[in-house]
Amino acid sequence: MTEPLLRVDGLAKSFGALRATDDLSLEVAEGEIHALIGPNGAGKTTLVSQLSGELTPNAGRILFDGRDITAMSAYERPHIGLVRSFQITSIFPEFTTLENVALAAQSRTGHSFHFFAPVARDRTLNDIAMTALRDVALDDAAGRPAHALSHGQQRRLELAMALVLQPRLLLLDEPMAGMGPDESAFVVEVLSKLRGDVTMLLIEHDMDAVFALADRITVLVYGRSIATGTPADIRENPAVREAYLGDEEAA
Ligand SMILES: Nc1ncnc2c1ncn2[C@@H]1O[C@H](COP(=O)(O)OP(=O)(O)OP(=O)(O)O)[C@@H](O)[C@H]1O
Repeated sequence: MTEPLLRVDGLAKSFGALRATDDLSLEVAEGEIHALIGPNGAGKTTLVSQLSGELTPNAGRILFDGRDITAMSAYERPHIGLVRSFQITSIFPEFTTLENVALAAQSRTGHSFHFFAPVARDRTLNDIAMTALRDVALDDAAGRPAHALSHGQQRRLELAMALVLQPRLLLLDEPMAGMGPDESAFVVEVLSKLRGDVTMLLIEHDMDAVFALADRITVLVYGRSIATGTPADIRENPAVREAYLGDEEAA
C-alpha cells in the first residue's frame, strides 16, 4: 500500500479541560481532496493549526510524506510543501494583484527581499505569478491594487499566493466563507481544476461545495473522527446524519 501524503496518528490537543482534538487519526492520500466537516466547535481549525505548526499537539504524531513533522516549526512547513491558505492579513492592499503573488513566489524562490520594484520586473517571478493568477481566474485583475478587489477576489488572490508556494498539501480553512452562491460556485470550479495537481485538506461549512469537491470526507465531532468515507458513504452514515447532516437538513 502506498504511504499516505499525510498521516495523523492519535493526535490530542486540550485547552484546559476541553479536548479540542481527541485521539484523532486521519490519512490524506496524495492527489485527493479531503474535506473535514463537523459542527461548530468540533475541532476542525484546531486540527489545521496543528498541521500548519501554529499549535503544538499534546500527544500523537503528524507524518508528512512518511516523515515525522510533529515538532517542525510553522516557518519550515511551507518549505516541505505543507501550506495553509486564507490568511487575509498576508495581502498587501496597496500592491497590485500580480505584485502580491510575485512577492509570495519570491519567498519560495529565495530571491532577495530588498526592494519591491525589481520584483515587478523579474520575469521569472512574474511568469510564475501570472500562471497562478490564471489558475484562480484572476489574471484580468493582475494590474489592479489588491484593495480594489472584491472579497471573493481577495480570497482567490490568497489562493494564488498559496499556489505559487507549490504546495504538496494545501490546507484550506473555509475558502468560501463570506461568499455569495455565485462566487462560491466559482471557487468550487477553480478548486476542481486543481484536482490531482494539488492535494487538499478542506474545511468548509458549505455542504454543496464539500459534496461537489471532496473525494473523501472525515467527520469530526468533539475532536474525534466519527467517520471517513466517500461523499456517498458519509451521506448515508447514520451516525453522521444524527450528529451533523440530519441537523443541517432539518434546519
Ligand atoms: N485558543 C483556544 N483557547 C481555548 N479554547 C479554544 C481555542 N481554540 C479553540 N478553542 C475551543 O476548541 C474547540 C474547537 O474549536 P475549533 O475552532 O477548532 O472548532 P471548529 O470545528 O473549527 O469550529 P467552527 O466550525 O465554528 O470554526 C471549541 O470549543 C473552541 O471554543
